[in-house]
Amino acid sequence: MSGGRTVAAVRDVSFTLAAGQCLALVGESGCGKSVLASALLGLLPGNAQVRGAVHTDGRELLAADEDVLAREVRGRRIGLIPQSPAGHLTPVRTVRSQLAETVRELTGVRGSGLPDAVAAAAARAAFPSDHLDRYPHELSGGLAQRAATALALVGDAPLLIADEPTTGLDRELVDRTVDELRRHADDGRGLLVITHDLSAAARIADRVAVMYAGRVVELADAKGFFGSPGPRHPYAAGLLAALPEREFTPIPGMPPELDALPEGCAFAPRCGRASAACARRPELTDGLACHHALDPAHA
Ligand SMILES: Nc1ncnc2c1ncn2[C@@H]1O[C@H](COP(=O)(O)OP(=O)(O)OP(=O)(O)O)[C@@H](O)[C@H]1O
Ligand code: NI
Repeated sequence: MSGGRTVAAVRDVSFTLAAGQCLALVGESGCGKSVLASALLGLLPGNAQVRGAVHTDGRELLAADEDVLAREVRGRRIGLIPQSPAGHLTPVRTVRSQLAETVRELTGVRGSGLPDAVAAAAARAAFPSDHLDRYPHELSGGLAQRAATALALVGDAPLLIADEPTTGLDRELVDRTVDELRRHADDGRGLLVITHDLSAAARIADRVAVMYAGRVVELADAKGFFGSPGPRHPYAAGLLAALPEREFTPIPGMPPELDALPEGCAFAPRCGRASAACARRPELTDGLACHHALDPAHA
C-alpha cells in the first residue's frame, strides 16, 4: 500500500463468533491480525481496499457509512482495545475526563452518579484511582493499556475486539485482564482476542484461529488445540513447540514478504512436511488449510 506497492495483508478470512464465545486470533508479528481488526471496524486508511462482508446484529458493516460506524457501531456495538493505546487516547485530556465522557455517552449516567461510575470503570481494568488525573503522556505503557481497556469496557458492547490487550502488563495483571475479558464473553457477549501470548489464549479462548501470511490456516476448538489431540497444521504445531514451557524449539526461517507470496502454501518453505503438492495452495476446509495435516491420533 505504500510507495505504489500493493500488499495483500489479509485474504480469504472467514469466521463466525457467537454470543458468549471468545475467539483468539494468533500468529507471528506481521501476519495481518491488526489489519483484520481494523477492517472489521472500518478503521483502515483511505487507500486500503477491502472486500467481503461483516455481519453483526443483522447489519453489514463494510458497506456502512463512516458516520453510522462512528455514531452507532464503534464503542456501542463493537468495542476495541487498540494495539497502540497511547496513540488512541486523547493527549490533551486526563484519563478521568476521557472516562467520564465515555461513561456519559455510552451508559447515560451523569450528574452525581458520574464520579462513582468513572471509578468503577477504572477499577474494571485495574487502573489505579490515584492516576486518574494524569494525562496520557504521564502514563507508562502498562497504565496506558489499562486506561484503553477501561474505556473499551464501558459500553459493554455485544462484540469486543481486544488487540494485544496484555502488552506491557506483568503476569498478575495479565491474568486479571484476561479474567475480566473472559467475563465479557461469559455475560453473553462476543470477544475477539488478538494475541501473541499463547498461554493467555489458552486461558481465555473457546476457539482459536491461527493466521499465517494473511490467511487463517487453522480454526479449532481451544481445548483440543492447546490440549489433546493438539494442533493439526504444522505451523500451529510449530508455534506451540516454540513456547518455553513446551519444547522451546523455534520455527526455522522467517515469514514471507506479503508482496512476494508464493503461489502455493505460504508456509511450505519453512515446513518439514512440505512436498510437491504444496505448490498448490490449500483452501481452508474443515478448519484446516494444509495438504499434510498432522494426525495426532496416529502420530
Ligand atoms: N497502511 C499500511 N500500508 C502498508 N502495509 C501495511 C499497512 N498496514 C499494515 N501493513 C502491513 O500489513 C501486514 C500485517 O500487519 P498487521 O499489523 O496486521 O500485523 P499483526 O499480525 O497485527 O502483527 P503484530 O503482531 O506485530 O501486531 C504487515 O506486513 C504490515 O507491514
Ligand atoms: Ni497487530
